[in-house]
Amino acid sequence: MTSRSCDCDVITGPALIPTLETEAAACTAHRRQDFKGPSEGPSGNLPPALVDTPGQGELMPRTLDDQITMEKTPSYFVTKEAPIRISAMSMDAKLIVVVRDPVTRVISDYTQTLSKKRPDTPTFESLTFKNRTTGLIDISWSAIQIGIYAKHLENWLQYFPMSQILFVSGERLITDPAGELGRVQDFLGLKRIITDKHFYFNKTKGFPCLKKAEGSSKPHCLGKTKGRTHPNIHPEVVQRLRRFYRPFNMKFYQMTGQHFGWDS
Ligand SMILES: Nc1ncnc2c1ncn2[C@@H]1O[C@H](COP(=O)(O)OS(=O)(=O)O)[C@@H](OP(=O)(O)O)[C@H]1O
Repeated sequence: MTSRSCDCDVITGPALIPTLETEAAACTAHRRQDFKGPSEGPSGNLPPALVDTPGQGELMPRTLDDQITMEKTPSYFVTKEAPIRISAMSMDAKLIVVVRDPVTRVISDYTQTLSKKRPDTPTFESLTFKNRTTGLIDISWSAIQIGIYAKHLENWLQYFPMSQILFVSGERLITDPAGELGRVQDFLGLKRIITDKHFYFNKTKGFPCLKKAEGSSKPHCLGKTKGRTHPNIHPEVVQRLRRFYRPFNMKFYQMTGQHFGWDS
């Protein structure tokens, strides 16, 4: 990795970047990587926090003392070797993870698969169940595994204290974006610059949008690939998934000290 003098690196997911860019003075660099996991990433395409050999991928940029470098790779949270490598890069890095109801998450994940329009895409049910009759969930399906947040967090807590990790609610990011961004700004030690007045709710899109994007006078809403309509999943299947995730959610609430309201 490149050597850096900054003690305020932020490793996060994509949902927060456009809003944090509003605080341009604080944020110097960001990049989006579509890295899915070490076995899937072609060499030369590794995200910065997983690079240990020069030339293997992009390096984190140099950063001044009063700057924050953000790096966003959705798969870090669920990648086994990410915490050890990121802590080797910087033990002071702050980590921000956006989490949503794991049942909605798995359906959203499947929606993304459907959008690729492959003719041989299996049904949601056939991917979900190992045995449809007994209702045994197939935990080898990565979309199911990703939502077991407590398990992933255990891995991170071996290398980072909870005080360096912020969990942002994906649901509240929609209903109260300024509130969630307030928590993010506090966590990063930034002044609360982003407030309610920066957002408006776009009813067609079903998401809040930024009134003005960074460096532009135009509003910024989520792109076409976000907020896709989810397919209808049989309520019985949804119920089974709810039962499956419940104990993991409870453990996650306990570990984070936050109740995300997915089981109420
Ligand atoms: N700002 C904000 N607030 C609330 N929700 C958001 C936000 N940004 C992204 N999303 C939702 O996250 C889902 C996956 O989005 P991404 O494609 O950005 O994530 S990823 O890069 O694939 O990890 C995707 O879910 P679906 O709507 O189910 O497709 C996005 O809508």
